[in-house]
Parts: sequence; structure tokens; C-alpha cells
Amino acid sequence: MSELIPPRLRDDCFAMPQGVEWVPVDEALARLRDALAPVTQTERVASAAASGRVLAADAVARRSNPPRPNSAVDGYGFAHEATGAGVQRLPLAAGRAAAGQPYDGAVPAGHAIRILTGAILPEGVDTVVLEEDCATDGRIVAFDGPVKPRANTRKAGEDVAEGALALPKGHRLRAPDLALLAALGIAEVEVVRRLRVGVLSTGDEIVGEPAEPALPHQIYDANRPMLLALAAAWGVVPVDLGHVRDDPALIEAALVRGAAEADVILTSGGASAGDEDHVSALLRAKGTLSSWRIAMKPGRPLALALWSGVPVFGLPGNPVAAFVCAAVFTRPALSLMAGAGWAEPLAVTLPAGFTKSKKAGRREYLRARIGADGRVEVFASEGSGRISGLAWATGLVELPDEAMNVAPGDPVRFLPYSGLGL
Ligand SMILES: Nc1nc2c(c(=O)[nH]1)N[C@H]1C(S)=C(S)[C@@H](COP(=O)(O)OP(=O)(O)OC[C@H]3O[C@@H](n4cnc5c(N)ncnc54)[C@H](O)[C@@H]3O)O[C@H]1N2
Ligand code: MOO
Repeated sequence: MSELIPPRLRDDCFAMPQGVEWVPVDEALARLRDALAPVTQTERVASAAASGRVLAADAVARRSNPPRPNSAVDGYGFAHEATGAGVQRLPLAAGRAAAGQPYDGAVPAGHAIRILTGAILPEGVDTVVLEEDCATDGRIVAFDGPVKPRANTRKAGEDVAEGALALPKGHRLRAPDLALLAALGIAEVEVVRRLRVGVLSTGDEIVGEPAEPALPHQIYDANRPMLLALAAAWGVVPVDLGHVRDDPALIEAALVRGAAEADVILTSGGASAGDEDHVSALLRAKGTLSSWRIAMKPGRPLALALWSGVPVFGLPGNPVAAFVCAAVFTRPALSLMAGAGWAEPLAVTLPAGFTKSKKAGRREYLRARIGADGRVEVFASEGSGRISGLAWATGLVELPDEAMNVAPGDPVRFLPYSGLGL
């Protein structure tokens, strides 16, 4: 009779089990990047309503900014050639040049004219002196020379010239871009159709809505509101596919609906290979599935699948792991699919305000924030069910795949939430 021999216990639940192939984060990212393609449909929209949209074609200036040479200040304009060093006293021409009220005469050499900020330079004017540097009695204006030629003026097209590239294809439009498009007379832009992202939660223990009663063995769905809000923050259209129990028929119906209403589906829970992991089982049976064991903490199980041609991200169920996987993998992937290219997170190097020793072989993400002393502090617990740590944090510390001992003051890589699009 053979005796059952258990594997030796390990003190670290995140230690990598033997016999499992671990994919380093960078390799998983590279594979994901190769596997995905942007949506191809485009539409024309009014530039003013295009905030957050991704340009499907280069935007080209229809007009120069500024369209004509003009004054940068309120003051007095004149031809530089007729001035020199020492005190200058120029007779004032009648009238004035103001923004929107061009002066239609010519200013004779050796004369000056009252000019206001934004006014087109009248004929005979190439230089402006600031009113604070002048004295005038209404007939003559006096100032100290010499003045630099073209002082306080703006050249036509000095910002952008007509016909120049204003913003490139693939650029995601933000508030400053709308200002640029308007200034350049670009009333409409060709943009990529908005990416639709379905979010589905599974699990018998999950109660879909926090307003509903929950029994002691049940927990509220934390991942779905988080993932829907992430999608919205990333400028894609969130599609709420709700929560379904661990019932293959219900999960299948939700995936069918997801494939009809969305370009990509995010699920959470059931990404690993446990007895109740119906999502993986279903995708394996009726779609295509790659279950990755990623060499990272948290968030090691990640399932990537195709369901009726629609990519499915099977994120881990633990909310911290779901968040980290979404930030690291889903965000750049959705950006690529939305036509804006693979999005690298913004990382800054800051001194650590903590001590930590990590092993080689996996990348680690700690919930972190910048303290009053400018150092990065990390949340007291690394448990991947500690949702309060995600809310406490303002970013993540990313520790490299290699072994590392962090001491206070050591430089660490901080990924602010804002740089992850939040
Ligand atoms: N024997 C092993 N067990 C586990 C391993 C392992 O390698 N060997 N990995 C652990 C890690 S790490 C994670 S992460 C989880 C991943 O599991 P699944 O993705 O299959 O997710 P579930 O088992 O369904 O759930 C895990 C955990 O998360 C809670 N959950 C699920 N959905 C939600 C939701 N929408 N809102 C809030 N919380 C949710 C669920 O109740 C579980 O507590 O597996 C470990 N186990
Ligand atoms: O690493 Mo699992 O992915 O903690 O929670």
C-alpha cells in the first residue's frame, strides 16, 4: 500500500509552485501587444465634442496661429527703423489698433500709434513698446531707446503655420488639444469609434449590488464597479454585463451578450484553475484560452481568451490583484485597441520611506503614496483582499523581477494613479 506524500510546505503562499511555467511581466506584455489590433471603424465628430477621442487621421492646420502679425501687449507701435538710442519722442497718429478692430491706414515712419494686445500690426508698424514704459500727453509718446526690433510682437504662424501637422493620428484629445483645433480652424476631426468594454463578475459568493442584502457567506461585488470606473477613466465606453453565479449556462449567456455589445470583455474571478472556475472551463471548451501564470505579485493568474472573436481578460478575483492586472495589462491593451497605441505607465523615481526585502523571480506591486517628506510610503499589508489599501494609495511601487532589498532613502519606481489614467 502506497503512502500519500504531501509536497513540502512553503512559508510563502506566493512562492512559485514547481512544474508551472511562469511568464515574466515583460514577456506577457509583449505577447499581449502582438496579439491585439485596433478597431478600424472611424467617424467624423465636431472638434468641440471630441474630448477623450482618438484621432484616426492627422489633423492639419486650416489656418495659421496667429493668422496675422499682432501685438503681444498694450502700448504704442511704430517702425523700428525710425528709432534709435536715447529718449524717443514720436508724434501719435490719430486712432488706434485694437483686437478685432484693425487700423486701416498706414502709420508714417517716425510716428507711433496706440495699439492694444491682439491687434493686427498696422502697415508701418513692426515694433511695440509697453505702455508702462511710456509717457504721453495724447499728442506725443516718449520712451527710452533703443528698443529691440519687433519687440512685443507676434509673427504670423509663429505658433502653427497653415498646412502644418497640428496633432498626429493616434493622439487622444485633451482639453488643450481642443483649444489648438479651434484656433487652427479645424471644426471636425476623424476619430476612431469608441471602444466598448464589457465588465462581468462571476462567483456564487458575490452579491451584485451593495443595496441588496448579503448573507454571511456572501460578499459584495467590489471588482465590477472598480473595473467599470477604470474603463470610464480610460475613455472607453463601459458596458455593465452584471454579475452571474457560477453556472456555466449563465456565464455563457453573459459572454454571448458581451460579445454582441462590446469589443472586449473583462471578467474577474475564476481566472485560476480551481474547481469552481467555470469561466476558464467555458472559455477552454467553447473559445480559445491561454491561462498565464504571471511572475508578479499580486495578480499571478491571468486568463486571456477569445470568445466569438472578442478578446476576454480573465482578471484575478482578489480585488487588489484585479486592479493591478487591469492597470498593468488591460490599460495598455485597451489603449492599443482604441487606436491610441500601447500606453506605457508614467513612472517616477522617488526615495523609499520603507524597508522591504524581495526575492528574485517575480515583479511586485505595492500600494503606495507619497508622504509629507517626499518619500514613498507603502500600505501596511500586502494582502490582495485588502481593498482599503488600494483606496489609501495614490499609486503603486513597482519592484523589479530581480531580488531587491529596499532601505529608507533608496530610489524606487513609483507609478502614480494619475499616470495610470486615473
Ligand atoms: N491553490 C491555489 N489557490 C490559489 C492560488 C494558487 O495559485 N493556488 N492563487 C491565489 C491567487 S494569487 C488569486 S488572485 C486567486 C485567484 O482566483 P480566481 O481568479 O480564480 O478568483 P476566485 O477564486 O473566484 O476569487 C478569488 C477571491 O476574490 C474574491 N472575488 C472574486 N470576485 C470578486 C468580486 N467581483 N468582488 C470582490 N471580491 C471578489 C473571491 O471571493 C475570492 O476571495 O486565487 C488564489 N488561490
Ligand atoms: O496575486 Mo493573487 O493574484 O494575490 O491575489
